[in-house]
Amino acid sequence: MLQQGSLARHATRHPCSINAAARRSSAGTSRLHSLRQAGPQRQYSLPLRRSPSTTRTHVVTPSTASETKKDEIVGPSTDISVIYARLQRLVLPYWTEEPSARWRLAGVVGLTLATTGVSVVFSFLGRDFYNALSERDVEGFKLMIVKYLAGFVLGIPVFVYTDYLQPGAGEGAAVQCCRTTAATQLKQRATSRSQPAAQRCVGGAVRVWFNFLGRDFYNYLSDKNIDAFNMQLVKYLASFGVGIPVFVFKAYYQQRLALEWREWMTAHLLKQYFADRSFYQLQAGAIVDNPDQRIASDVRQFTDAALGLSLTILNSLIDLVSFSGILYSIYPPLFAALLAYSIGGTLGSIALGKSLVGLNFNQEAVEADMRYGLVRVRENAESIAFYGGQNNEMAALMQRLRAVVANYGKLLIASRNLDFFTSFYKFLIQLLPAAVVAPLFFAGKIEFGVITQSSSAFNHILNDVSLVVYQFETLAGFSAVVDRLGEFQEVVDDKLRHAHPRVQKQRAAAAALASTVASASALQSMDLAASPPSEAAADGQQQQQQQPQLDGRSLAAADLQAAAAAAGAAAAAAVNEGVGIQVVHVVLWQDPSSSSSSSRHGDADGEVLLEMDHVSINTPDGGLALVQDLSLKLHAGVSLLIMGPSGAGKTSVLRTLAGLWQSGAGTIYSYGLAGLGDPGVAVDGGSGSVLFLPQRPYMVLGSLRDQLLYPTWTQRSGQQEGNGSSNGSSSGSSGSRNGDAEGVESAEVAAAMAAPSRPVPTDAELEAVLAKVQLGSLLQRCKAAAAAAAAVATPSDSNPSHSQHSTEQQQQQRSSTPVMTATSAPHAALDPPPATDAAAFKAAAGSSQPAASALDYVADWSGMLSLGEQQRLAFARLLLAAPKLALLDEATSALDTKNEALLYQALIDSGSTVISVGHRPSLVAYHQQVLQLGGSQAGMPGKWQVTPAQELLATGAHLQ
Ligand SMILES: Nc1ncnc2c1ncn2[C@@H]1O[C@H](COP(=O)(O)OP(=O)(O)OP(=O)(O)O)[C@@H](O)[C@H]1O
Repeated sequence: MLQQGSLARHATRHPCSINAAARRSSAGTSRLHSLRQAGPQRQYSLPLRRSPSTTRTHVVTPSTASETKKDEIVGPSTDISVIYARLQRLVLPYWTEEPSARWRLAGVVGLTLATTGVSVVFSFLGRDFYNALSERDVEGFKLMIVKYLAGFVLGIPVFVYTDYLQPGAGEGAAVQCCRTTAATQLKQRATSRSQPAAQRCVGGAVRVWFNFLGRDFYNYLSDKNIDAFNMQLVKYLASFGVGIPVFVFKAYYQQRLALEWREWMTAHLLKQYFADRSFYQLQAGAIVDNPDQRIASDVRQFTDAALGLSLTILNSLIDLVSFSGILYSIYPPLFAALLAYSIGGTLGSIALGKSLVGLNFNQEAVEADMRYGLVRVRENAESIAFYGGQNNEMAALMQRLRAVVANYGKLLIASRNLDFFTSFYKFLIQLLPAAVVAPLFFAGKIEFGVITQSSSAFNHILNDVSLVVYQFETLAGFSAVVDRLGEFQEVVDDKLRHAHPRVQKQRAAAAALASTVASASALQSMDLAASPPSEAAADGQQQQQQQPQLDGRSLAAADLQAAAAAAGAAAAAAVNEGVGIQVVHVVLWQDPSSSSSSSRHGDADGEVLLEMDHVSINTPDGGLALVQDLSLKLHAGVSLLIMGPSGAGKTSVLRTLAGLWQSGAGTIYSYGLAGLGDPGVAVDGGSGSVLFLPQRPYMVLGSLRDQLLYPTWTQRSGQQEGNGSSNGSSSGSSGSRNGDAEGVESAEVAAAMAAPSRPVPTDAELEAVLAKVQLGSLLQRCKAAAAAAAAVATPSDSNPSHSQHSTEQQQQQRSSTPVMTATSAPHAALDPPPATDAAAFKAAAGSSQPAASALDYVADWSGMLSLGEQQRLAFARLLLAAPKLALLDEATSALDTKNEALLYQALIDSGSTVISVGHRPSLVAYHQQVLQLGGSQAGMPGKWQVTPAQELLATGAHLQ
């Protein structure tokens, strides 16, 4: 941009320099275009570097003044001159900058001209063919058949190659050729080509009716019977009047039905995708590619094609029944020829086109990868820009583009080869029936109209029995979509997922790891049992104690190995059966006579919330054993901090508590925490709820209010539905997550443990919580931005004086807003939102006036707020929800220690018990216990230790 600005100034002084430069380039127009559009970085090295503002300097030279004006228009426009200018900018670069493209274009234009020539040749061939037929000129007729066949051999490659080089064109040309042929041949119009759309689309009875109409029409024509012919014309027109609405409505209702089906199916898949947190399992295990694209794009293709194909099959069946009789009654050998021809055609197209199925499948996948790559750039624009990673992104996207192009290239070749076959197949149909029936006509046994009728009936039946030939590409695409959607449906189904090869592979690795860990652990525990107490050694009993014992029996080395192997096999079997870490919800007995509102489970140290009993955590792919044999109790009000080196498995402990990971062994007992193992169960903020705060908070799309209420109140209605259908959530006291009737049980557990839904917080409460997390100023920013947005969107904007006023007002509002000052975080500044935001804001506020509450301001929160602000907003969420247990994963990592202290204190005051993950020593002060994980980095994978926080603080050990 700097360079562009510099050049622009330079050019203003010396306009000729641009032209000179452009003349020097090999493709002058394109270079000039580049100068104006993209900046000249690639072509010029410029001595001056300007401030960014100079980049806005615009060059106006006499020759480019009008284009410059168009260039200034940014955004949607319906101005024809602007659209034309844009069209030029879009079209010209490729054709001017790529010399080979021009050659290829010349080739396609040549082929397109050739197709017209071929069409003209066919039209004359057709004329002579039917003339020879009607004049009963047998020799001439035979010669015409030979000429026709030679025409096909020469002409079809032209159509196919036009189609290959410019998809769609050849097909269009071929169709045009047939139409032209038909148009110039009065007699040939009697064939199926004469009434193609109507006859193929309307109902069976109408099609038969048209067939007979056509026969009489051409009979009267050839008999030169004017009155009867006119009458027939009228009948034809009347029939069109009735028939056309039939096929128009049929097309409309078919598409409508496909749309409704798509809506239902998408909703159904979405439900499965979110049930049992399948969306997470698919992502974490990389089980299938692009699930989002399968839901959004494949479903649409599936419903359209499934309905289209089934109706085509139905049509074909009706046609088959209707016209078989006609054809058979005309000439049975014609019927036999048709059957032989269609069976041969079907087999041929299957043989030639079978590779299309796989290629279509791949095409869907690579196209989806390409789209996903672009979406990722949009989502991570800032990070990529900071890294300066645009070249890497470009390279990665180019690689994806190459995959798209390479596969599509193969697809084009495969369909080109199939096209050769199907084109011959289709074109021969023009001759076959006439050629077979001609001997009867020459012998005077049938009238001319019967030839046209038989041709029409032949075409109908052939269309029906040649479905595979005609629709092969559609069928191949459809099979690919069925494959992708079917696979998706299997993996979102909790009961079928295990059969997927990728899941099985992961499970095998997990089983192997579990077996190794269990054997090692069995050996270790037996070693421990065998190791001598120090006093015993002192007493000289070492020799005796060294013999390992189990249940009082002495064990030989072989026994040890066998016991370890058995433990390993049991662990592997458990993994294979899908039994991993189990979350058991202990339903607490409520004493009816007790005045206490909730039942509790306690011991000498107070109320117990959860207990981890010999829990070992492995990564889902079986690659790592992160935690071994962890046992601990969490008491209410006794918060736990998990520390350890990076990669030790701290977050994995939270994942396990949230039920996202089950790979490993052991049991987690939950006493009154409905959300443990599945936080979704208690999203309505009941006292049994668990809320998780990740390091990068999830900002939902919507208003500031939506951010604060998520997920506790915003999903209440969905939650009830989810509880009923969720079969992967927590289960009853005796069951595990993996039990059979989990859906019902989880609903019961949720109902038993979660407190009644709390009322939605008022505006005052929401504002108070924002103030508590030091985000009070955000409200003011939202209010100012909302007012500015409303001003921008008012219709009186067309009044320049008003606009001027509005702009001043916005500036005033901005400057009066504290956060907009230079001293406050500039990255978080709220610019006046675009009109679309203003409209969204108005919609949210339900009024054309700025809303009384800035809470309804809608913005892209994750793009607008700094990470620290997002973390504070997430804490506000947490304070409102006041869950019984809060799981925080480095949730204050972007905050200064003052803000961190403030937020933790507010959380503790709200009564929540906390399990935090973090590296900062300052966190120890807000917790009572510290779980330290060894981690493989420290050479202690799986090892752990629980220490009272006081002890660490007293010794300062946490600072090391
Ligand atoms: N879905 C997954 N599949 C396989 N391995 C995983 C998966 N997610 C994480 N891991 C691995 O598990 C190990 C523990 O990850 P975890 O996120 O729990 O570490 P952590 O202690 O929280 O690290 P940090 O402090 O760096 O955030 C890491 O080695 C990580 O690579």
